[in-house]
Amino acid sequence: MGNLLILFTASLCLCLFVALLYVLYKYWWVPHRVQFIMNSQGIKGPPYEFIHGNNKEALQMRKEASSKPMALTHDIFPRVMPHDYSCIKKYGKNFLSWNGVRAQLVITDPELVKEVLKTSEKAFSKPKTSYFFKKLLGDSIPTIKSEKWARHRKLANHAFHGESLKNMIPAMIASVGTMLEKWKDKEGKEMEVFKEFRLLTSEVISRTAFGSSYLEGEKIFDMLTKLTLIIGRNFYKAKFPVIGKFWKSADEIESNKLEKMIHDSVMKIVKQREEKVMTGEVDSFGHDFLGLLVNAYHDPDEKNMFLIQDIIDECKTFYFAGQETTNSLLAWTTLLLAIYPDWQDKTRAEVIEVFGNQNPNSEGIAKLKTMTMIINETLRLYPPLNGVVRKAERDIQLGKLVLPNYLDLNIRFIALHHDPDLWGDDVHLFKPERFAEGIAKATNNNAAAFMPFGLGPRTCVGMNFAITETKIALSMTLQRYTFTLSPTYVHAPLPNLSLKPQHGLHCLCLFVALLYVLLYVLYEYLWVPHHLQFVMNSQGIRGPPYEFIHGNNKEALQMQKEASSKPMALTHDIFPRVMPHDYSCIKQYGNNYLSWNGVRAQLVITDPELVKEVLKTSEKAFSKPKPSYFFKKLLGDSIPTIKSEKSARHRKLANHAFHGESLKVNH
Ligand code: HEM
Repeated sequence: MGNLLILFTASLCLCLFVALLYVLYKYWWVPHRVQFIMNSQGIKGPPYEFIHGNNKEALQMRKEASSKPMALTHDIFPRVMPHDYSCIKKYGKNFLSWNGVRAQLVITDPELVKEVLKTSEKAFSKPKTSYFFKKLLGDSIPTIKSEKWARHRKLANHAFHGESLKNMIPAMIASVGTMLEKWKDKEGKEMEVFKEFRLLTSEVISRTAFGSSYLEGEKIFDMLTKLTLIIGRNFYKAKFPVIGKFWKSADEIESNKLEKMIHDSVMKIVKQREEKVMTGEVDSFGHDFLGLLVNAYHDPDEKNMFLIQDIIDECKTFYFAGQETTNSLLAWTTLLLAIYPDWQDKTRAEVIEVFGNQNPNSEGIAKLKTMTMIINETLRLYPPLNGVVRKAERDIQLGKLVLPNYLDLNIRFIALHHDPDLWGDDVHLFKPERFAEGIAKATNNNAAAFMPFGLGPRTCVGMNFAITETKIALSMTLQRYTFTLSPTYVHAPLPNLSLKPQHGLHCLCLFVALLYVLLYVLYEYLWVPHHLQFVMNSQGIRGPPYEFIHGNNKEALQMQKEASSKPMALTHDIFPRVMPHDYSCIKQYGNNYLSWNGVRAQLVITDPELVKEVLKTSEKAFSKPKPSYFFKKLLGDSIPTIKSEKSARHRKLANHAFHGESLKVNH
């Protein structure tokens, strides 16, 4: 048992030591190496801070920027990403930044952006999804790679393009119709359009992709929204690797719960679809996105078959991606039309010209030129996604740079969309006319200047869907209403971010404290006893071997129990019965031997010469040991336990009380 404990503790100690080395390697050596490699190629940036990277600084800047009210300007980059904005000003278009321990080459040079996004994913792939994003998207199109991605992407392309998209138009019109019907009660009143469009976009994706109403997917949307809030809160939080495996934050626990609940809710919708076929209510799984997924689940060809988890993850992703992004586009477009009534009038005139008072149709949607310009300018100024991330898969060349494979590549659309070098001095003005002759002309054929839906093979699969939905919603709304800006309008500050201390530092302190305790225990309970044992043994003093923590206590207790359990003859030979362990040790090891009361080494002395020497020598050499916990309770600091001058004083008093005249008087 003792050996097992030693082995266990030694292994634990070794593991902790390896973990410490790993942490130092990952959190100190690698970041400094990457920093050195990039700096030596002329890429500078704010210095790496242990564990936090630049997160604390970025969070603080964001908090400050978003706490101030904002004038009605479209120059939003310094407000939305103040840290990146100030780094570009200080270090240039491409700089090295740190999200915790993750090195990020932030790229806003259009040539490098194109090279990254258009190169095969074997060179610049999607990075591993962070803990919370994984809960949101699982293994779905935005996160998977290679052959699996190609298969899933093919299915999604089929569901959201061409004829399938055309077939979705009636459902989109019906959803907008429902929203406008409700607006009738609110005519003339002020309305929060972002909220209204949240319901609309949820309803549209539910109906078109999943053949259900918003109400059926309501729980899923609520849970996805909660997850996105958690992601926002944790965006700048560093995660400590070793401790993080064993200790979960409240947000991690909550996100696990949400993930499970979303899984169950989506599963229910999938099962309902399957049951309709099983019961003969319908004869196929359907041709919408969910139908194609369920079909793929039942595909007899293993190569094409989707697993149930694939379906769940794709559904989650499309519920999320199909709603949040288009919601943002619709809300910003409406706001801009309210700010610029001339453009609103022009767009309305176009809608009336194309559709009259009729509902939109696919041919007409393609003819809405002014509306397309408005949407593009909105996407330029207010891209629903600020950027995308890739990862250098290996040490690789990018332009003139050689990138180490630890590097994430952050491409900030928002910086490119607001770059005066690409758009001119009027970059921050709302000027839809830029797009009058199409995107290629507006961007001077520079694809990286405008890419709200991404670039290269990973471009947004829902782009046409989102644009069609936006055009239908705007057309039907403009046919009926005029938007004006609320007089109380100010740009709402971003949700306040709390500056909680980073978990990483707590974890490191905890880790160091644990290591310290472990080393202390090993020293006190392993090293010291064995060293003492060696010292005494080498002088001929033997004794029962020390057992980790217990010493000889278990053995001594056992012997005492056995001895006292037997009836005793009327003999005065009580030593073997009263102290059987000591008795047997003397027999085995001689008059003086080494014994262990737990971790306390005890030289048991029965050699009369040594006994005299110990007891007669000044207490400066052989003093009373510290009383044990329970003896301390019994005796406190009294004559048997105190020493030196205090002991002398107390003893004098007691002597006086129990000797000489006092003793006689008491008689
Ligand atoms: C205005 C609306 C939207 C914007 C601005 C937008 C933006 C983007 C961007 C920038 C990407 C590229 C990500 C990357 O390169 O890593 C992307 C990918 C994606 N989007 Fe959208 N999106 C929108 C609407 C939608 C909708 C409505 C859907 C679903 C119906 C959708 C589904 C996806 C999916 C599945 C991907 C991953 C594509 C892949 O990795 O192959 N998006 N989106």
